[in-house]
Amino acid sequence: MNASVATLAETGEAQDQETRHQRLPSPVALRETLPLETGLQTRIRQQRQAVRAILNGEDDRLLVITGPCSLHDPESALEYGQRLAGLAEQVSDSLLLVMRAYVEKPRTTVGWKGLLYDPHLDGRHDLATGLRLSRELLRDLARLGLPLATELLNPLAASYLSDLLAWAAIGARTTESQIHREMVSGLPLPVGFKNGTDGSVTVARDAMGAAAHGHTHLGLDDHGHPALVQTPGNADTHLVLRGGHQGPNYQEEQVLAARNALESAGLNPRLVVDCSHANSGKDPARQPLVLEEVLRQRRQGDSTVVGVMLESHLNGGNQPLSESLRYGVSVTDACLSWADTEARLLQLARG
Ligand SMILES: O=C[C@H](O)[C@H](O)COP(=O)(O)O
Ligand SMILES: C=C(OP(=O)(O)O)C(=O)O
Repeated sequence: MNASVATLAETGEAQDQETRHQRLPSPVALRETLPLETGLQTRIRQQRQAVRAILNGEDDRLLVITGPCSLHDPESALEYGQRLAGLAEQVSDSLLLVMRAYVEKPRTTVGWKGLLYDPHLDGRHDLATGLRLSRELLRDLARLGLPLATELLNPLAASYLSDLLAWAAIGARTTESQIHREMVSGLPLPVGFKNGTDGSVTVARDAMGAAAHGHTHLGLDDHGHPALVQTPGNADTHLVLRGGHQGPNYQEEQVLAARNALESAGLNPRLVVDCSHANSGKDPARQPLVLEEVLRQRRQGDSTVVGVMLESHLNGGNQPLSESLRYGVSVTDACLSWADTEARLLQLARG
């Protein structure tokens, strides 16, 4: 018995505390409250197709997934979205801009878990409001005409949001999870598996192979009832290189090694490079350097990297959660400012 278990047992605390449950609306109920108009459903299907075309090498534009590390404030998220939607039109000949709209955050240990779980940012965990606010915000962003990207962290949360997405990520901490691979096998959208936090590309390669298969698994139906779920398999997955504990993994030889590993497993060799996280050492000033290297590889004719991810907000840097938050500044990882992001993307579009 380890020390903390012994302490809980000795004090009797473990026996006194009970796990509590509070009912939430089902995915169907929330979708009925916040429905998608037919025109928007059609547009999202087209956006998924546009992302697929890049990932399959049929469109040589660069896929750029950019936006805050996490959305914590609808007002600043919408302002970012409006600016990005304007820029997306200007650069659409060479770049497909997708907004990072992350409402769930995986944590290394503990920390704020995202708008969906704690929308008031105060530890009250008003999940009912978080689900509604997240769906409403993502729908408002989608109505700007932007394709949306998010990390799907809790498979139960995915059914509340997945109809709004053009692309989803499975994070470095969950790529190895069978539950996440099963979920992806049932999603009708392109999904990127991050390499593991230790830098392992193998877990993402295995995840792609597993998600391509149909699965039968235990889950919930859209009404929230326990269900035997049978999935068709998802052929539209790819690798996202995000660096690892040993450092970055976006250099030419690492991209080539990843490509070979994917090709020899019969999987899509085209991949996305996350310019943030362990590829930037979480220093936003390093994201443009990663972007530069990706461009260099593309300019010399290597078409392996077809997309990039940037963490970017209205204002640069980040801030701890407090009662007096600065507007448009990340409360999780540090971001590039909008001004820097816009300048880099315009430069990219000029070639
Ligand atoms: O993108 C955000 C973070 O890198 C990720 O959620 C882990 O954060 P943490 O290490 O601060 O918990
Ligand atoms: C947590 C994230 O990334 P990763 O899974 O690569 O750490 C993220 O993109 O927010």
